[in-house]
Amino acid sequence: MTRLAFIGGGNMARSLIGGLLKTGVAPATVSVAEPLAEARQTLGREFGIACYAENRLAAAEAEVIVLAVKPQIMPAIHAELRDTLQRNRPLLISIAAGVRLDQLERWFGSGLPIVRCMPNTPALIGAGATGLCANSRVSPAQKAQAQHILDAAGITRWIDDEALMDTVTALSGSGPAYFFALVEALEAAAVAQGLPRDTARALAAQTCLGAGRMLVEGGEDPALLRQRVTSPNGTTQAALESFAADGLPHIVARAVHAATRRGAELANELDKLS
Ligand SMILES: NC(=O)C1=CN([C@@H]2O[C@H](COP(=O)(O)OP(=O)(O)OC[C@H]3O[C@@H](n4cnc5c(N)ncnc54)[C@H](O)[C@@H]3O)[C@@H](O)[C@H]2O)C=CC1
Ligand SMILES: O=C(O)[C@@H]1CCC=N1
Repeated sequence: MTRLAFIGGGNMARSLIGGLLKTGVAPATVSVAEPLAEARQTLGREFGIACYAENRLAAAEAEVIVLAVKPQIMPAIHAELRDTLQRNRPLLISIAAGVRLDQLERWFGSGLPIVRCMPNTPALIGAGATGLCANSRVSPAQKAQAQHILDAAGITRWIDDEALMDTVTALSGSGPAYFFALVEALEAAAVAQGLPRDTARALAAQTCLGAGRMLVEGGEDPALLRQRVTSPNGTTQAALESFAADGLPHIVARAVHAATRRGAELANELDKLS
């Protein structure tokens, strides 16, 4: 069984570890490094995996290492891990937003097989969406290993052009927050018209789930699904005309552009730090 280590035991690591264990991966093959004692205790209790305060200890025996720390932490951990990585030459998988393959190669040592990926928080319930991109050192078997880890959390798509990873981040990495914001806005609008908050929340959230399931399970074009809801001269048409008048596609395009640009900025900021 492949030995797997997570560096950083926060939200995303927890989501990915939970998904993997559900697929039958043995807890004894997974370790995590996490500086916060309380988080270590929770991870150990919840998953029965080995938890370490020191990155080097968690990484020592691993064939695959998942870097699950905030982008700004990356330059700080390379000094601790570089020797171990150069000696063992594991597959390195980074989930950090913005951080480029060439930066990871520079920090952790050239010649390492590295996969940069971008999962999202629905990974916690097995409904994640992940884009992955590999450097030229990653073998077909290692690609399959990386895909197996992320498949446990939902769907995966390989992205050949790394420049598009910031777009993936802006689309599906940050994307859950856009849908939560829409549900918040729908709820607020309905409450303003007098609907009780819990009723508004339940109806808005279930509508989000229902629309999502129709998209994923039916596989039909969203435009077609939209048209089926929209009776000529009915209520939906009134709402969609209001969205169009307010420039919804433009608003969304600007938001995705802002997130994409922020991904590139994060990487540039790290270049200045390291
Ligand atoms: N939250 C999200 O929706 C997504 C986040 N990401 C990426 O995943 C990465 C982790 O994000 P989250 O899990 O949300 O953050 P988080 O803050 O929940 O987890 C990061 C963990 O790293 C630990 N840590 C801090 N310094 C450390 C060090 N020197 N060595 C080892 N561990 C250390 C922290 O104590 C924390 O538990 C980020 O790079 C983020 O860009 C990727 C996809 C989605
Ligand atoms: O907001 C962020 O930077 C991270 C990356 C994608 C989702 N959360």
